[in-house]
Amino acid sequence: MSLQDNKTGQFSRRRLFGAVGTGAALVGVGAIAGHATASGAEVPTSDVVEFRGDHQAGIVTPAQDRMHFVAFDITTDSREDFVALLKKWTLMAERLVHGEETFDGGAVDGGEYNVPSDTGEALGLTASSLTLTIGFGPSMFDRFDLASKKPASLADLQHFPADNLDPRRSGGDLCIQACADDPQVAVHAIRNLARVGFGTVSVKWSQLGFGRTSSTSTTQATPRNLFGFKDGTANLKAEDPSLLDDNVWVAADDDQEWMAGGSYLVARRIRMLIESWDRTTLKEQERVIGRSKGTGAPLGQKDEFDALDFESQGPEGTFIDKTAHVRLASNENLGGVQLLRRGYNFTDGSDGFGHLDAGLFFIAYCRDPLTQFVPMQLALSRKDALNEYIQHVGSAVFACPPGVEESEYWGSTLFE
Ligand SMILES: C=CC1=C(C)c2cc3[nH]c(cc4nc(cc5[nH]c(cc1n2)c(C)c5CCC(=O)O)C(CCC(=O)O)=C4C)c(C)c3C=C
Ligand SMILES: [Fe+2]
Repeated sequence: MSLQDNKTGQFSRRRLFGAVGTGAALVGVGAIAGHATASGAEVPTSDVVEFRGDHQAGIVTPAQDRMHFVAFDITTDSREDFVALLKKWTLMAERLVHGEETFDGGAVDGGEYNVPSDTGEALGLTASSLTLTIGFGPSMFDRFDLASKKPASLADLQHFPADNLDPRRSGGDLCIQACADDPQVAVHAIRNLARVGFGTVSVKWSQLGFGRTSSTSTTQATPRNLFGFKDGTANLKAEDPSLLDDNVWVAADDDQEWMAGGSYLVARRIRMLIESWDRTTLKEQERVIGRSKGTGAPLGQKDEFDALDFESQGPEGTFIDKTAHVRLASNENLGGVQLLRRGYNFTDGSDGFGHLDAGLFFIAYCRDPLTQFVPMQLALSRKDALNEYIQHVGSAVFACPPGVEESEYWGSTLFE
């Protein structure tokens, strides 16, 4: 599926814009330019990212500005109940990404003596490029007779040097990543999916993110992370499908056939020691990263997208330090290993000691975490100059099944 195929028209929640049918009926309607609101205001076009396709949206589709990520534990022993929830979630997700309420009737039209079937805080908001992406954790395969379907690549991540993981922010039987250009749209989606999951799943942990920390398309400007550096310059991009086939999408003969067209999601909550960083000189900050803070260019080069040169000598040795982050994470250092980064900044107030609880919610998608994320993180955790300023405090890995075709549901290639 091309980027273009993922973008359809502007849809808005029924309450505001009048009668709109079910999600299924909306598929393929295409761009409806300049939809008018009840108040007569024009709303922007093309903020629907199509839900169905070969791959799940929210992986190589352009990274939105906001994220709400949730990990669930399964609380039922009934495979039937769990599959019923996946089917219900799929219908809801398709409606939500089209800017509709979760169910017909929704927040206020379901009868005053009934509990509303939508919580209502997204009434009047547009689809906002919402994407919803599901993933299954290693522990899910201990249930429902799924052991033989567990991919070899889906194992709990090993302990890395200097990890300080909080079990309350790690793992999970399954996850949903919601990304949107409006935070309320992302939160509304997760809230309603969690609400209908009551009795079948329960929230284990969740994370809000603001400000994407990578680009997944060459059409996007490179954003900055909370250390003030451009982040995502050398990321894999949607415009290079052969690199995505090599590094992001699982192939049919990789391991488990049900994962063909899917990908593995690695999530790491990385605390950034903002106060220490903010007392560090610009020269040291640039040495640590290996790029110029202003332009994003590799040290020793002029422009952001100039190639990294690890050999050229500056006045104090190689321009790019031997322990610089970009040197250690580069595919040249790792025998060609690459992955797709899709993380977000976070700030969760302060930690009780006067420090911001802030950082990077790192999300990577890859074809095999064991041969891509693990060697990369091992190289970084052993030597990266950045380690003085960061700490990994949460960790999880999930298998994201392929996209859903018509009449399929999230995970149907696994459960059918
Ligand atoms: C295991 C993978 C990675 C983790 C964890 C990680 C954390 C992390 N990164 C930054 C800031 C930057 N990273 C940059 C580049 C970069 N980072 C990774 C991987 C991880 N980063 C890769 C593969 C790359 C690209 C390397 C290359 O080939 O050039 C950059 C430079 C800009 C860019 O190319 O994106 C910055 C800045 C922080 C702050 C952080 C943890 C908090
Ligand atoms: Fe990085």
